[in-house]
Amino acid sequence: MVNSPHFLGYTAVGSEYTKGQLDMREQFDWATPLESTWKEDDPDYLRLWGPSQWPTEEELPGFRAVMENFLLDTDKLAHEFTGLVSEALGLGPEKLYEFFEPPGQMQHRGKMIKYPEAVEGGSDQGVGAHYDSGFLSFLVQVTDHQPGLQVQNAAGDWIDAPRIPDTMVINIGKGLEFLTSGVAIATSHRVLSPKPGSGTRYSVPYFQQIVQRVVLGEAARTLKFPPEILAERDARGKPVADSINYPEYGHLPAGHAALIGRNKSHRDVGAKWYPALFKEIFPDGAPA
Ligand SMILES: O=C(O)CCC(=O)C(=O)O
Ligand SMILES: [Fe+2]
Repeated sequence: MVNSPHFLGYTAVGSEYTKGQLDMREQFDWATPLESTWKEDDPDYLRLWGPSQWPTEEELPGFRAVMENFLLDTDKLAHEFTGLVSEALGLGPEKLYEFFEPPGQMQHRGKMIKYPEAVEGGSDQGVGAHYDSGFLSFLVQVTDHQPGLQVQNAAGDWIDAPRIPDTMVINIGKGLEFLTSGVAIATSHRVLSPKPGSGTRYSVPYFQQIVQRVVLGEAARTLKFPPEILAERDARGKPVADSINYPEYGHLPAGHAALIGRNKSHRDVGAKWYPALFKEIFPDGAPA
């Protein structure tokens, strides 16, 4: 991944951070096909979208086609689902589509993740408590009989989200929460490493992205929800959550908020490709 300004590629175990703590997972990040249109004078965050890195056909025959088709298929599902969310929130079926570029002009992301067993007495942070950055995430839990994924309920309790065969877990991202002024609450979630001796866990999330140039906290004011939807939101109150990421959606373009998140998670990549932003985030250097 360190070779990619788009944060796409392979990450070894123990080099990614959530809330300042190391995650214990190995992963391959890839995205729907898109050439980078970023130029020197453009804002940095437009550089987040660009081509994936692939092993050669000789090394892994057919891998690229399978991976790209999986994301493109899941993206169709996510796109339809977005229309249903828009309708369910009383906005009409088309409204939320205003926050997407036309197909082929934006990029959605995926990850193939391997969580090794925890070592006795070691860290069990597969990935720490966080929100996903975008709109909706669709997650395939590959491994059977392997707990790990947990979501936080409104009271702040961590609840297991075990694998149910032939289903995907759908998480709400922080972008959708900002855009809906908290009507849709982002899912605070984490993964605990498999217990020693219980085997490796695999999962494959798809992350639906949003337009990069829009400040979601401002765009939110243009969405008119029916009063009964707002009343439900207000009656529900503010949930308790351990996750803290992406407060920047309130005042920065969505792409910038996403880029800050990537810099915090993958510091080696951030320091190499976005040195000025990296220094803003970590003025005294990245803490160990
Ligand atoms: O592995 C999982 O089940 C969840 C992964 C996740 O939350 C993420 O990568 O954002
Ligand atoms: Fe996540």
